[in-house]
Amino acid sequence: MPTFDNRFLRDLPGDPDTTNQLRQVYGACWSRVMPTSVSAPKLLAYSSEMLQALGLSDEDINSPAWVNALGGNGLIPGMEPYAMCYGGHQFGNWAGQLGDGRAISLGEVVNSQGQRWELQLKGAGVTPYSRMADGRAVLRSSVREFLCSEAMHHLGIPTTRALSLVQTGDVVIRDMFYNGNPQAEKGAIVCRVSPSFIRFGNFEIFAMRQDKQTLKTLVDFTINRDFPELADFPEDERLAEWFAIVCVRTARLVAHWMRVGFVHGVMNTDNMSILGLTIDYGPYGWVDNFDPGWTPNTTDAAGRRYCFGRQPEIARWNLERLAQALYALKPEREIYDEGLMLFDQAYNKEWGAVLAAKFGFSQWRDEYEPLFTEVFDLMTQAEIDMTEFFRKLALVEATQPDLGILQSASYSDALWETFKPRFSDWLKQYSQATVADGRDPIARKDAMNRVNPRYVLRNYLAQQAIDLADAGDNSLIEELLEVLRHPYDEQLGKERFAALRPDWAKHKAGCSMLSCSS
Ligand SMILES: Nc1ncnc2c1ncn2[C@@H]1O[C@H](COP(=O)(O)OP(=O)(O)OP(=O)(O)O)[C@@H](O)[C@H]1O
Ligand SMILES: [Mg+2]
Repeated sequence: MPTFDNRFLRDLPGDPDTTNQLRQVYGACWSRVMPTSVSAPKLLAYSSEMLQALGLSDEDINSPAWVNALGGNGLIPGMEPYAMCYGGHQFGNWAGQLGDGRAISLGEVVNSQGQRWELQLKGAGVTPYSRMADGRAVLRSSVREFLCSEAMHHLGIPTTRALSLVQTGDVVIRDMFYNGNPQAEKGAIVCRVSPSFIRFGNFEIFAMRQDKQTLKTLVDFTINRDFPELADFPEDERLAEWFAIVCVRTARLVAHWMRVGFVHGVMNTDNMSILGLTIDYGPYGWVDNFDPGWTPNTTDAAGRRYCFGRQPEIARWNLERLAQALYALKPEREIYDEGLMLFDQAYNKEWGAVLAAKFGFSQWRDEYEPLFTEVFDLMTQAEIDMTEFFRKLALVEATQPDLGILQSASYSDALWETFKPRFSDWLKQYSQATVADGRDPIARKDAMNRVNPRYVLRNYLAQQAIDLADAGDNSLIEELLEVLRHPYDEQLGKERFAALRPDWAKHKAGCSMLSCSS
């Protein structure tokens, strides 16, 4: 049995009210709340890596006690469920108190290596923070969260993890596109796992309410528990150093997203992890044809605030909101300006390194910049699949460049023909630069294939897994989980999972359009 050590609950002020009623919660970081029980919890899938990290066996997780706990029907000794109080800026505006409206933390497991893993159910019923909603999650969004959490981890991208996917046996009513067509869908619960689920919004809420004391307590707690590297830092420099670390981690996170073509979709400050992890797999998506303006989130279709190309800028905007919240504790502008400058520097450095690596160069050189600008413009206009393009680019022999190799990344023969002359010029210049870089061709190809994934959770693949799961067949969830364990390796017989988005998926709900309704 895992050992629980529930520090968030123990060390931080809590809500004295233990009823499960909607309310504004003041001066407290959490409210106790029990998951609402479900009719028939059934374990659909789980991550063996997380199982191991938590010191659990296959037998444990399949036992009635664990299946019940992961479905919200019971507790394992040591679990003390609670919902967190947080606020957030949504689509650029302060939204007030939000909080875990359907997430319920069960407690913090400390494993045999001393690692701390908080377990949190998503979709486990209403909490004091549920506002107008039902506290539940549907199967489609839970499959997406479960698979993508683990896929991101295997891509080497900081993320919250997923232990399990449980079907509840109950239905959930959702109007998927908010167009007056509510449907009954299957309910599900993901058990997420993370060293910490603290978000920017956890700090913002206390700053906005001018509750400096709780803000200070939460900051000290976060630094103590989640940033042990700051333990020996002089007291009066800790806040500045901590903010700087958060800025740099956030910059690295977003550079990774841009590297693999991941679009978060709802980068509200309540969806920004203080640890720089990807959190909240809602209407996220993977770029198929390269397009900086693309967003999977239909709710954001008009403004495109959270589109692919704007993610770095939005991350910085969110850090500014965090700075604003921390200002109350240390009203010295310079420390926040310094942190934000470090964000810019870290992002530029990371992104430069990412670009050089994606294109197979041994290092960043300023002279490459026009090459990158030109090809991204071409990829956008000619509708070129991002993932396929970079895998095929690795096959181009710089001494004998063959444009034909890249054609498999094209979505449109007509556009390919139109842009062929420009692509051809580009490839010549790129090949010359590659030759000049002087890298060994095999080393170049291997290095490219370590940063350019072959397999990502393409939107249509996730949708196929969902459609099957909805019909009671979990085989594709299992198969995707397995393929996405080794996203950079060619896997014999698994080519279909690297295939470009088929035509049928171009405008299908769930494949190219997702809403926040989940
Ligand atoms: N079905 C629901 N019932 C209750 N609250 C909800 C529901 N869906 C979203 N919320 C709440 O609305 C706010 C914003 O929602 P958002 O879509 O960012 O989060 P989420 O998908 O529920 O979860 P998380 O950020 O924990 O992954 C959060 O406070 C969230 O808890
Ligand atoms: Mg959220």
